[in-house]
Amino acid sequence: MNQEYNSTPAKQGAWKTLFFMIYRPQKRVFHTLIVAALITAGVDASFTLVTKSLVDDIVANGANANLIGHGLMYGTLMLTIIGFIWWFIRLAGGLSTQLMYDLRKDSFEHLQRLSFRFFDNNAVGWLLARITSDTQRIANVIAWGTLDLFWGIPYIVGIFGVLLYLDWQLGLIVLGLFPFLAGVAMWFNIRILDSSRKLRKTNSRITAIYNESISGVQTSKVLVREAENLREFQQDTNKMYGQSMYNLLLTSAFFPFVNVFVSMATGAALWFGGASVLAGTLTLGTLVAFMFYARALMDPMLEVSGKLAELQRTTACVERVIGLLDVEPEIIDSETVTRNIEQAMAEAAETIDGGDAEIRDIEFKHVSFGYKPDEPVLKDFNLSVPAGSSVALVGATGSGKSTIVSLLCRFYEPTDGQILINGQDYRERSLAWLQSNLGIVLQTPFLFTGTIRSNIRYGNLEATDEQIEAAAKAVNVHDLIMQMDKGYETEVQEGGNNLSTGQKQLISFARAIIGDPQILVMDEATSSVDTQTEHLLQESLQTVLQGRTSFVIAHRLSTIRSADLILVIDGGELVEQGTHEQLLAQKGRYYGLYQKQFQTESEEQLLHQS
Ligand SMILES: Nc1ncnc2c1ncn2[C@@H]1O[C@H](COP(=O)(O)OP(=O)(O)OP(=O)(O)O)[C@@H](O)[C@H]1O
Repeated sequence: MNQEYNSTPAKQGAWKTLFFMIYRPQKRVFHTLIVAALITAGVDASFTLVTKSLVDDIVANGANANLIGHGLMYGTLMLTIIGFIWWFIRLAGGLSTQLMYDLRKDSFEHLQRLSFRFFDNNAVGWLLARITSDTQRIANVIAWGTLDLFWGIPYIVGIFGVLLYLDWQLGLIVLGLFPFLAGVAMWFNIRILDSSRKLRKTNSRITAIYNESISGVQTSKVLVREAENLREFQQDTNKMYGQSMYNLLLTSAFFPFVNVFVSMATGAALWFGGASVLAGTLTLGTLVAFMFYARALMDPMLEVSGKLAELQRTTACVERVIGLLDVEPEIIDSETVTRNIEQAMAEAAETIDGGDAEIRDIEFKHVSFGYKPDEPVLKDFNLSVPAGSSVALVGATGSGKSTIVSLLCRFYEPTDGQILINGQDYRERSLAWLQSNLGIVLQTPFLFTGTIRSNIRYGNLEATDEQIEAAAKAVNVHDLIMQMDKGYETEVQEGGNNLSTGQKQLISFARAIIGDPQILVMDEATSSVDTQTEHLLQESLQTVLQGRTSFVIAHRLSTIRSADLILVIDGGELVEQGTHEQLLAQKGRYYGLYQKQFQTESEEQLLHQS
């Protein structure tokens, strides 16, 4: 479904959906902003009428003209417009920030609920761009667009009306030029926006090349790719230069073009209006008003055409964000579970106090699964694991070991068959219940920015400092932490980059067991862990796995040998199962694997011991 979503072209009505989503909670701000924009447009347009009235007054009354009265009117208009401009900028700025916050929060919350399959099909960079730049652009366009359109359009219409009212013939001559101006402005705006978009795209590519070259500097050097990287980089920078020049050409040509039209309109007013003044059919004040208005039309025309072009160009962003918010999470609590709130609450309580929620047996019953519909990974997979057993999964790379534990963790659900926990299909219980009973350690563990203490606490937000230290001791990482400058208060950098993989794995091990999970899933780290850490991990595994049902994707002979049950997986099938001794005696697949893969390790161990 997500693949479809990724490739789905424009979704109809995305603007409408977005509008209703954001309009309701911000209704009052929108209305106030519109009123502020309308009043500003009215006040803006009135300045010229005061000028007209003053000129006519001076022509008619000479030295007796009411200068003070006109001055006061002008001052009042000036103060009003200053106040309103300040007010609407605050309103639009606030609205834009609020909309951006709301959209980002909604998208982020929604992303958190989506299933693994969605993330399989959508690149991280793509998702980040939706949550950051698309939402920012939408919020800006809506807030400032509302302001500009509700100021600009009434202003233009108002001026048109006033000019036609003052002298409809001259009005038609002057205004006749403006449709051309609007057309030209739209043409330029669309092209400027398109060229800016292309420029941004190239710029992102260049940033990605920088990023890849810096983070992959070692690999680049080893593969002697520096010259190739530089060539790619130069290609893109040359392209960017061309695009920048084109963008500059359009922007620089835009204003002179617009000015030509406006000057023509002013000239037409002067030419035809001047003749009428000389003929006595038009007052001097009206002529002045025409000339002012012709020039004053430029700003709103530019703003309105700019905003309309921007709205049109933002449609793709709106469709992407709405598309993202429309994706339904695949793995959610079943209707029966959600309907039965009491059951869900009781289950949540079970996980907190332990209660009688003991997880006993785990059973895979005729389970089939594939990441893609036409590429099955598991076919009619059957497995029965008694409570408290330690299970080691072994098999060639790509045989399906991780898939089995992902299904157990309900990251994915079987496409066929059932996974039973304590004899009950796990889909009949809440996700919260399963997750609170699961502890997971990945081969490449992820730590969050924050202290080591807070990272361990993620496994149980209620844990006391003593419990955190006890968990660290249980997995043999306490001493390692204490050797660090700030101990448990040591800051973990983004992604845990200041810690070794072994340290990260031990910390995430402590995080996994602090919630006292009844099922522990672990993907053993291999080459990235030094001998000392490996030893620490081994020791802790023995104690921590006791009394829990554990699934370890095992790479070390010691883990495999001590497991209660070894599962040999091949091509998504369980080809052998039993203890180390039983499987060796069978002289089957495991025996072969042992000979090829583990014999050396076994000899090394013996050598070590002697
Ligand atoms: N997210 C995914 N999307 C599509 N196919 C996947 C995905 N994850 C795994 N696969 C495919 O499923 C099959 C089983 O993969 P799995 O990761 O379960 O194997 P594994 O035994 O754990 O391998 P390894 O020991 O290398 O981790 C492989 O063919 C793999 O390409």
